[in-house]
Amino acid sequence: MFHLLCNRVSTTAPLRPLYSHLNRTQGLWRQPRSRLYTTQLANAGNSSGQPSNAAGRIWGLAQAAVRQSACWMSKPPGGALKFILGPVVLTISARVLGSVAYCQADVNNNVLLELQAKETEPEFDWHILWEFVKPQLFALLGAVVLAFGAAILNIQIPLMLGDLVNIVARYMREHTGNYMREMRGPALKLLGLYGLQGLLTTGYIILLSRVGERVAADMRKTLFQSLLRQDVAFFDSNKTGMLVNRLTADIQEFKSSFKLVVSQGLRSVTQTVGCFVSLYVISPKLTGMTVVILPCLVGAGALIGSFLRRLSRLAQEQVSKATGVADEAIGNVRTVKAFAMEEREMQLYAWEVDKSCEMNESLGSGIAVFQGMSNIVLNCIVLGTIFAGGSLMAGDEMSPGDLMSFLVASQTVQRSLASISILFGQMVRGLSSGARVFEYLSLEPTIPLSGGGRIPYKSLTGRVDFMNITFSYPTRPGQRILKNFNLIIPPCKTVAIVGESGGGKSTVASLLERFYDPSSGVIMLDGLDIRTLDPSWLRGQVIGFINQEPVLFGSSVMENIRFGKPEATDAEVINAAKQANAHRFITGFPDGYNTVVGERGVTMSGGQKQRIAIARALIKNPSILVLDEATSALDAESERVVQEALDRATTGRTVLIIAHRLSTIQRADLICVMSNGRIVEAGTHAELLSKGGLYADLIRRQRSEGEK
Ligand SMILES: Nc1ncnc2c1ncn2[C@@H]1O[C@H](COP(=O)(O)OP(=O)(O)OP(=O)(O)O)[C@@H](O)[C@H]1O
Repeated sequence: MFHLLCNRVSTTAPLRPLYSHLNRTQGLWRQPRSRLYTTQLANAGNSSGQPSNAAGRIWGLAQAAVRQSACWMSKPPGGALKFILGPVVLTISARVLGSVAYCQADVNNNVLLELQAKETEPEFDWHILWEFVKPQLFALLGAVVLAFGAAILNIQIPLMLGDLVNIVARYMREHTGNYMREMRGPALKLLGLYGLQGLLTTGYIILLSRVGERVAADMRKTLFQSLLRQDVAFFDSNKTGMLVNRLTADIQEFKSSFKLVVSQGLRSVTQTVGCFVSLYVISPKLTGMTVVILPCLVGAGALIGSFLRRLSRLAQEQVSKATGVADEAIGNVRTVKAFAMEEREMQLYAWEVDKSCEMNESLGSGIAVFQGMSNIVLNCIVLGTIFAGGSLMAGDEMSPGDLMSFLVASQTVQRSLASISILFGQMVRGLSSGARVFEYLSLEPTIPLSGGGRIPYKSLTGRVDFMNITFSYPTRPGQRILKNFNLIIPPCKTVAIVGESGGGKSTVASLLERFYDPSSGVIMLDGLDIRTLDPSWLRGQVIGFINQEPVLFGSSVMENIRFGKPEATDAEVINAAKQANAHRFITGFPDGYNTVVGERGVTMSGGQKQRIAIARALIKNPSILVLDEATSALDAESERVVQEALDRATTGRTVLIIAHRLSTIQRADLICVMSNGRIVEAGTHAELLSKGGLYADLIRRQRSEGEK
């Protein structure tokens, strides 16, 4: 049995190719199911006994890693990739984007049978935190110094209070001297101490809150940038709600913990140590008693506190559940209304809210009992200290001032120890929130957003070649969508792809946009592999994309069209709207181009949204236009107007049309029929009709459906 161990696969050369492949197929490892689940790899062992594409690739890379493994057999595994090679089991420890993955091969050594993935918490990376804290280092150091100073002053307070009490006690005993004059000095000193401590506290809180806010703001900006840089495959396998939660709740939690731990942590530790020294100096005997009792009480308090925190977490989770129900119902209010499900949604929400109310009530009762008990215990400690201290005083081992100092200092120690135990829980929560945020900060997209790739100098003719493309979606690596797909789109010609639903037509468009990269094969643009081109330039300037359900942003019509070319003048926007047959209806609105379209364009009709989307695509004057069922959601009249706009838009451009309604593509220069991930027929409308094959069949079926 070999144990090939490495904790950080990304930094270990032999496993790097394996890691980057797993990274690319991350959806496979991170499906949102239970924490421990089994996924049968579709097609894992095919009929010929060969491993499937994805499984085989992981297998090959793992074997390559095994061959090079001799020099890095160390460190205990956090998890393992497990391969059974007949009698031999290979275990490769691999942290795969926060998941630990297990793969098994059968006894024939070459087929991956199943894959198990167990979600693990991502680890907190201190280096990343340092990068955020570095720009705020001076403010942070300032805060630390001030907080430390405030804590040191706090240690002085019990001692000075004791001095005052000693003066009072002496005066009461002897009734000699000038009471006011004796008191004035120490009282003023104490007042000064209070004032200075207040100033230091104000200073460190201001500095720390500035550091916390700036670190959190930087983290938010960087995380948002990092998320938007990710490729489409990433969003296929990560829920929007969860990602937004990282931007909001997780960063908020991290910020609060950071501020609390730095300020209170430092203060509490300094005060605990300082006050313990004071206690010992005042009375070693009493301190001995305290040392025995205090830890027991603080321990019991920490235990009950952790139980209450768990309850509080559960109650918070329940509140988020209720919010989730409300969020979904309000977000999909049209669907809820269309199915008359308002009552059911109300009940669902009421049920979740009642549950959270119950939990919060229990939590409230728990906190009340805890606080009541704490009060009793703390008062008993005071009583006990006075009791024991009094007997020491009777034996002249202690002065009244010492007893006072002891009481105040021991209370400070209790408070500090209690806050350390609470802070520890807070720190754990903060670290796990931070780790969840950092996890996505260091994630590199497989397809970079921009840079690296080049931008050709010459203007494009717009010829596109799909050469031998094979493709599976990263979330379903076992299902091959395109198989040896070949297609040439000549410059300034219109090519239409038709075929059965789910046959892979939209996938072809996604590959051209480079939302995904093919598993094998090349897509060429004017003879250049699109993987060598700058993706930002490709999507932003070369390809215009219009799909079935265009999504608009909740701003004005003008801004929505300008989204296609941010530097466009008003005249350019209006011109694009005219080309898209949108100018007339836009100027018909009371606010014209300043009309706000509502969230996701909800105040526009389907045809209007589509024409704004066409204007948005046309304003960048793309060489290639991709129309993915652009008119299929429209009624006949809207379709006529949109089609007219599209006919105008497509002139002089290379156009790829993906169509359901065959009536819209009959004038295309080439029509390709797709089945099972490849093109099975190609020709003009007339040629394909006369051939009497699949296309003729589709036309016949659509005509007969239209007549029904
Ligand atoms: N993001 C994705 N992740 C995983 N599988 C996907 C994804 N998008 C599409 N698929 C799958 O890929 C296959 C082809 O989908 P595609 O959308 O390309 O088909 P289509 O021919 O355009 O279908 P339709 O005509 O119904 O729009 C389908 O089986 C679909 O379930």
